Amino acid sequence: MQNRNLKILADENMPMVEAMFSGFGKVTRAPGRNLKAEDVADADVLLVRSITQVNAALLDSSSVKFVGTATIGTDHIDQNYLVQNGIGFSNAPGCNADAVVEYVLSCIYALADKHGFDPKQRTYGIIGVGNVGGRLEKRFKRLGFKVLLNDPPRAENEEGFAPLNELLEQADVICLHTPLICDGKHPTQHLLSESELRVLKPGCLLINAGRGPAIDNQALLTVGEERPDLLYVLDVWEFEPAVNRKLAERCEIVSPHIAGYSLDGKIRGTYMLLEALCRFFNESVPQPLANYLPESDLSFIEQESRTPLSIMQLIYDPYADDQRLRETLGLESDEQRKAFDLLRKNYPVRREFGSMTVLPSDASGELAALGFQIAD
Ligand SMILES: NC(=O)c1ccc[n+]([C@@H]2O[C@H](COP(=O)([O-])OP(=O)(O)OC[C@H]3O[C@@H](n4cnc5c(N)ncnc54)[C@H](O)[C@@H]3O)[C@@H](O)[C@H]2O)c1
Ligand SMILES: O=C(O)[C@H](O)[C@H](O)COP(=O)(O)O
Repeated sequence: MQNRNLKILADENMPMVEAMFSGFGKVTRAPGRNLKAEDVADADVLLVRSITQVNAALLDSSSVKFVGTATIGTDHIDQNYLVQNGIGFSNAPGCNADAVVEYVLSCIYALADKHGFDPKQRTYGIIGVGNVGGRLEKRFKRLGFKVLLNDPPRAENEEGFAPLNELLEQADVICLHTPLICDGKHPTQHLLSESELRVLKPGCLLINAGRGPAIDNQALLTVGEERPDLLYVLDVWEFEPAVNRKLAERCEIVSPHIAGYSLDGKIRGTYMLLEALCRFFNESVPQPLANYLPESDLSFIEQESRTPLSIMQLIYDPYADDQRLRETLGLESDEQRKAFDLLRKNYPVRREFGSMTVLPSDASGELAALGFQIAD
C-alpha cells in the first residue's frame, strides 16, 4: 500500500481503522453523532457510522475525496451529493447481516421458551428480503420453518413473494429488514401503521431490527395497548437515540440498535471500506480479513446436556441488552439519549455463531441450521 499522506477522519467507534488504514496516511478519530463541517474541513477520507449525516452541510467546505460508511444502511448519506461532487463512496453491504440474523434467532428462541411455544410450529414472515432477510430466510428454511416473504421491488422480477397484507394476516412471527426509504415507488417509512398493525394474528411476535421509522411507533403503542396478545421486539426506534419509554415498557425485548453489533460484523465493515479505498486508488488489499479477526475465547463448546437455547445464550443473550437499555428509561430525555449512545459505544464483545464449534449430539442438526459449526 502506498503512503499517500492522506488525512483520514474516522468515527471513534469503528474498530481496527488504525491497523487497516494507517498505511494510507494519518488516522484521526471523532465522535460521529454531532460531526461538524469544521471537523472534516481538511480530511481527505471520511469514515462514518450510521449516526453521521453526510451531506452538503457537512462536506461543502471540505477537501474530502472519499466517504465510507461501515454500515449496511445508507439512509444517512446523501449519495446524489457525493456523485455530483465526484466524491468516492462505499458502504459495507452485508457486513453485519449474520449478526442481525443471530439477534433475531436469539430473540425468537428466548421468547419461545418464555411463552411456551414451539418455534417449529410457527409461520414466519420476512419483510425486506435482501442481505439480512435473505440470510434469515435460509436459516429459517434449514430449521424447517414455514416462511412467507414480502419484497415488492424483488417481486417485480421474481416469483415467490406475498403481498404485505397476506403476510401480516398469516405470519405468527414477523421480521422487518427493509432499508429506510422515504419516497419513490416502494417507500418503507411507516410501512406498518395502525391499519397494518390491526390485522396481525393473535399472539403475533413482531421484530424490528431494520430501521425504526419503518413502523409508526405511536401506532405501535396504541395498538399494543389495545392488544396485550401482541409481542414486540424493538432494536431500532423511530426517533433514535430517543426511546419512547411507554413503548419500550410494552415490548418483550428492547435494545439500542445493536442487532448487527458482532465484533466479526464490525471488523468486516471496516475491512470492506479498506477494500473500497484500495479499489479507489487501484491498489490491492494488503492482508486478508482473517488476519484481523481475533480468535474466539469460546471457540469450542462442550455439548453435555445443553439445549440449543442455552448454547445460543452462551454467545448472545438478548436479555442482557434488554436490561441495560431498560436501566436508562427513567433518565431525563437528554441523559437517556446520551446513555443510548454510550451503550452502543461500550458494547461488549459478541461473536457470531459460526465462530463456535459444538460437539456432536442429538441437537447437531438444529445447531448446524442455527449457524454453529459441529465438530467432526
Ligand atoms: N439493527 C441493526 O443493527 C441493523 C444492521 C444491519 C442493517 N440494518 C438495516 O437493515 C436494512 C436491510 O439490510 P440488508 O442488508 O438486507 O439490505 P439490502 O439492501 O440487501 O436488502 C433490503 C431489501 O429490502 C427490500 N425492500 C425495499 N423496499 C421495500 C418495501 N417497501 N417493502 C419490502 N421490502 C422492500 C429490497 O428490495 C431489498 O431486497 C438496512 O438498510 C439497514 O437499514 C439494521
Ligand atoms: O446499517 C447498519 O449496518 C446497522 O444499522 C449498523 O449496525 C448501525 O450501527 P452504527 O453504524 O450506528 O454503529
